[in-house]
Amino acid sequence: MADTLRIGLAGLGTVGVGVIRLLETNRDLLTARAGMQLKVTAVSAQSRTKDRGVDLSPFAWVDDPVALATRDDVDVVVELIGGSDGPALELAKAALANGKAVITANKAMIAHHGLSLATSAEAQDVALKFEAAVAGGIPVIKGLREGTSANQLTSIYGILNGTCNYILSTMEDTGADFADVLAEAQDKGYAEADPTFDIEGVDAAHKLAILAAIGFGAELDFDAVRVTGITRVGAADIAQADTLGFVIRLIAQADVEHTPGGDRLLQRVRPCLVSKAHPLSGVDGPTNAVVAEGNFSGRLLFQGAGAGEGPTASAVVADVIDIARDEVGAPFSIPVANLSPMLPAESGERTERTYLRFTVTDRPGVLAEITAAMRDAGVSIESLIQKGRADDGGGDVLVAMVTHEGPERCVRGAIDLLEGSDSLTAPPLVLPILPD
Ligand SMILES: NC(=O)C1=CN([C@@H]2O[C@H](COP(=O)(O)OP(=O)(O)OC[C@H]3O[C@@H](n4cnc5c(N)ncnc54)[C@H](OP(=O)(O)O)[C@@H]3O)[C@@H](O)[C@H]2O)C=CC1
Ligand SMILES: N[C@@H](CCO)C(=O)O
Repeated sequence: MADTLRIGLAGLGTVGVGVIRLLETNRDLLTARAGMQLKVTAVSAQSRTKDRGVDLSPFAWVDDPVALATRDDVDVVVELIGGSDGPALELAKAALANGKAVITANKAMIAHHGLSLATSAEAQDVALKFEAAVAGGIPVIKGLREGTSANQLTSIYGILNGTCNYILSTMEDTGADFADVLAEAQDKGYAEADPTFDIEGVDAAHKLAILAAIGFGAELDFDAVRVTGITRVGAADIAQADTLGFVIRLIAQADVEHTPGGDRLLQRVRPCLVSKAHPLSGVDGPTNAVVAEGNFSGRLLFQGAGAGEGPTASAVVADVIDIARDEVGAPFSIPVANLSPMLPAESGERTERTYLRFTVTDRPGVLAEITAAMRDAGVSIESLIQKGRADDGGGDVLVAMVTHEGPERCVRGAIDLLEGSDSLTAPPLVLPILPD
């Protein structure tokens, strides 16, 4: 066996620099654990001259990252550029085609192209590893591939986007504005290059689709994830939720439904009200948490830093150690050819409690109109709060309500009945309440 694993590193941003620092800081213990030295030999980024706070002089510089795939001094390619397509994908494909192992933190690329990349990796009998792509420093992919592999999982859910969690929990703690807190999350290196991926829920959807494939043995199906981001959650909703005993968190959830026609998969990312008694309510800042329910293990909770330089580098280098130890395995736990195609499940008959917020004109009869729509659609109201009556009357007010548990289709029916009503001055906000 070689005494050195030679790494070609593409991308020297938040995570790439973290990998260089970790390899340097923990060098001796990594050598002991990997059974060989882990050494970066060549690097690539856009700017050769940018000061990155680390010494790049020991490494060969490569202008075109795809060239790392064919270098003789590279055994494993670590892709930390980002983006579902473009140079990241070209590099991953070329490296696998050349029989080199690939490690990536790129959930967008894995969510869109994971099955074809895994097929190439399996054909070449080389590793494709992406622990850092989901939940930053939490070893949740390892947890599902290895730790829960003896179980039939019924549900996987949790907080998968550090930026959204940082925004929601900071707004809750400080009352700060959405835009200011997003800028802070960007400064701290949590957000994606395009932060709309974070706040619109797309990043969490990428991660959920990956976890569902690994946890349920399902063919990865990112397009089937139903996604709602956090951009419509306002300070007033956070305050109302607090009054009612809840916090608001962006929850990604995947469940398998066993039907006579075969298993179906429901994958959703939605802001939810989470009871202050629920373990996920205490997950603050860029922390992520994933709950997996197994038929023998019961409920498991994985929690830790979901973004940032150190935690993400930790997950990337753990994958490097696995490769040094020759722990390859199928990227999605079972070979791609054996993953089950699962149709998307319907959600209409599923029951849940719901929080609804209406922004309405302050005039007689408006509340009666809303409650009549609820009655006609078969929605039972548990509690109702009206806030912010304008001093002179006639302005907008917020009406917030929580429903009793009932079918999702009934709430949708009530919203449809109110469609076009001139009493509503903004589209209603509908947030499910996460069951305990
Ligand atoms: N930041 C985080 O907390 C986490 C990030 N990830 C994922 O890790 C990956 C990297 O993220 P992050 O480090 O934050 O991203 P950054 O934007 O900080 O870094 C991206 C790096 O890629 C380089 N790059 C961009 N385009 C090219 C190109 N065409 N050719 C060569 N290099 C290029 C950039 O070069 P230059 O610096 O010269 O501009 C930069 O060094 C992404 O897939 C992201 O989703 C996953 C988990 C957590
Ligand atoms: N932008 C991502 C980085 C970690 O994947 C997040 O905020 O969670």
